[in-house]
Amino acid sequence: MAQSVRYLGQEEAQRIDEELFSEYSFSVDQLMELAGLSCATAVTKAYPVQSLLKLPPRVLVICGPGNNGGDGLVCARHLKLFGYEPAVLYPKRPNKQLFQNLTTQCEKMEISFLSEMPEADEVDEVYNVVIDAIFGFSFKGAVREPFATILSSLKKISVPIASIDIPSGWDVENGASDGIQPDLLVSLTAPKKFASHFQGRYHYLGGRFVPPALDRKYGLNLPQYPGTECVLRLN
Ligand SMILES: NC(=O)C1=CN([C@@H]2O[C@H](COP(=O)(O)OP(=O)(O)OC[C@H]3O[C@@H](n4cnc5c(N)ncnc54)[C@H](OP(=O)(O)O)[C@@H]3O)[C@@H](O)[C@H]2O)[C@@H](O)CC1
Ligand SMILES: [K+]
Repeated sequence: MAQSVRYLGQEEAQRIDEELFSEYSFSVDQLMELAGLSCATAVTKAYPVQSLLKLPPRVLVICGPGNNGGDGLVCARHLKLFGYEPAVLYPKRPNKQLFQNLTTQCEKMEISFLSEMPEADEVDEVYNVVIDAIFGFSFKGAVREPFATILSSLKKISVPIASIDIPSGWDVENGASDGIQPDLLVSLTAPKKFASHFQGRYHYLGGRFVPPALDRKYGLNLPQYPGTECVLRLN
């Protein structure tokens, strides 16, 4: 029987990420584009635009200050191309060309940017899904503002949350029993250890860019993606 995909510790996930850039010569933009595309694809599979009850098919995308937030911006752009109406909340924007470019691309795609987090009941009224692109595998410690307030709002909403790579605020290895409870998780490259605590309906693997030698070196046991798919449903 094939061994199942291995769940990674925090430092190991960061090491693999660094190796992809150093040893394997990928650029951040390249991997972020594939990561964000995977997330948008998983969202379309779990919540097809035709199945949404609230029209227009609005989706709220909340982006954090690191690369997880960058994945969120890419995801928003692809969701727009797939027929959704994303609105982005991007409260802490790093002063780096990459993120400025991704922001401009979203603006040029006529994606709106919100100036503040809507109230929980407004989120439930207006949006079909919330994309959580706040923190990824570099999250550590107690959540700082403005994200603490945003995450406590996300605990009150009833629309489904789709988390990119990690449910934001969860410990990357131990999870968080009192944290947000996403309905969809897209694990990028490989799931992290917290994923054994994930109880949502959909767990997808995305980020179909891992060279075979890296898979072997870290014993990832990545499953075969079907055909040309950029995501694979794990459960
Ligand atoms: N190989 C792959 O699979 C690929 C992975 N990719 C993606 O990259 C993600 C990892 O990105 P990353 O390393 O930039 O870190 P990430 O987690 O987004 O955020 C760090 C930021 O959060 C902040 N922050 C931290 N703790 C905090 C706290 N307690 N409270 C408040 N803020 C806190 C910290 O801020 P600072 O400490 O600077 O204030 C820093 O700016 C990964 O999960 C995946 O989504 C793809 O893009 C490409 C291929
Ligand atoms: K996240």
